[in-house]
Amino acid sequence: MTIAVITIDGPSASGKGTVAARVARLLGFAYLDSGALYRLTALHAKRSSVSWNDEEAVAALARALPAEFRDDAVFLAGEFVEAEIRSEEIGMGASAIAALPAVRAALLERQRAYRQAPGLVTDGRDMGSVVFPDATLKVFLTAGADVRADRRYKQLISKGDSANLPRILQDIHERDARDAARTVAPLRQEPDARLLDTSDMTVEQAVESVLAWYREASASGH
Ligand SMILES: Nc1ncnc2c1ncn2[C@@H]1O[C@H](COP(=O)(O)OP(=O)(O)O)[C@@H](O)[C@H]1O
Ligand SMILES: Nc1ccn([C@H]2C[C@H](O)[C@@H](COP(=O)(O)OP(=O)(O)O)O2)c(=O)n1
Repeated sequence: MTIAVITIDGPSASGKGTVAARVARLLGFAYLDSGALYRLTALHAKRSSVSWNDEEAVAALARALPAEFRDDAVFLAGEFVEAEIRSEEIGMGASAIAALPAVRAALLERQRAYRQAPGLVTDGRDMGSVVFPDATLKVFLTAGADVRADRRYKQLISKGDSANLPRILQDIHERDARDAARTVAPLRQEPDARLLDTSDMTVEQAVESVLAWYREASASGH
């Protein structure tokens, strides 16, 4: 029997990570935040003075990325870097290096290795289309750009960070455009992914929808 995988792809700040982590906890599955791998690679490049445009050099860093997920937090070479990788600057860097095919190839097998019994919930941009094409359930989770900017703004403020709403909205538009326009693994709803627009939903309602779809998909023998 293949190991269950639920993929949750979608645009920035739609709530993918929040929903994916809760679904994973409720099902007792592992959780992979694939965006964190791209963010860690961007941070690693910045710290190593490697340009985000230098495809071969960034791919080499990605292949040997000293990344670790521990207790819901992210470490780079043993250093706690959760706050650094969540900045909008590193988000833009992650989006830039994610457009480089050699970087995506370098991270592919590392992502697949997270598929372990009893199951995996993962979020990103291409988890259903490229990394786990045979996933049990594929969700495309989205929300309007204004709603997403507002969510990211509140998230940053609640962590005590400074945040500028118009700037966040502009970043979201830029990142959406770049993630959707790239030639490798562009962000889009695949025909076999179920659409979950959370613009008018609470986190609990979004989580319930995913769980109900997962029960349906499991019952149909996928
Ligand atoms: N209905 C909802 N579904 C998911 N997240 C929501 C919802 N409403 C508000 N949020 C909030 O949106 C913020 C961004 O969510 P996050 O999981 O970081 O998004 P993403 O992983 O897509 O970038 C979080 O603070 C989350 O609690
Ligand atoms: N599977 C993935 C995950 C992220 N990326 C890229 C594209 C995104 O702009 C960056 C950051 O992803 P992340 O999911 O952390 O970003 P958000 O939290 O949605 O703002 O990485 C990707 O190309 N493929």
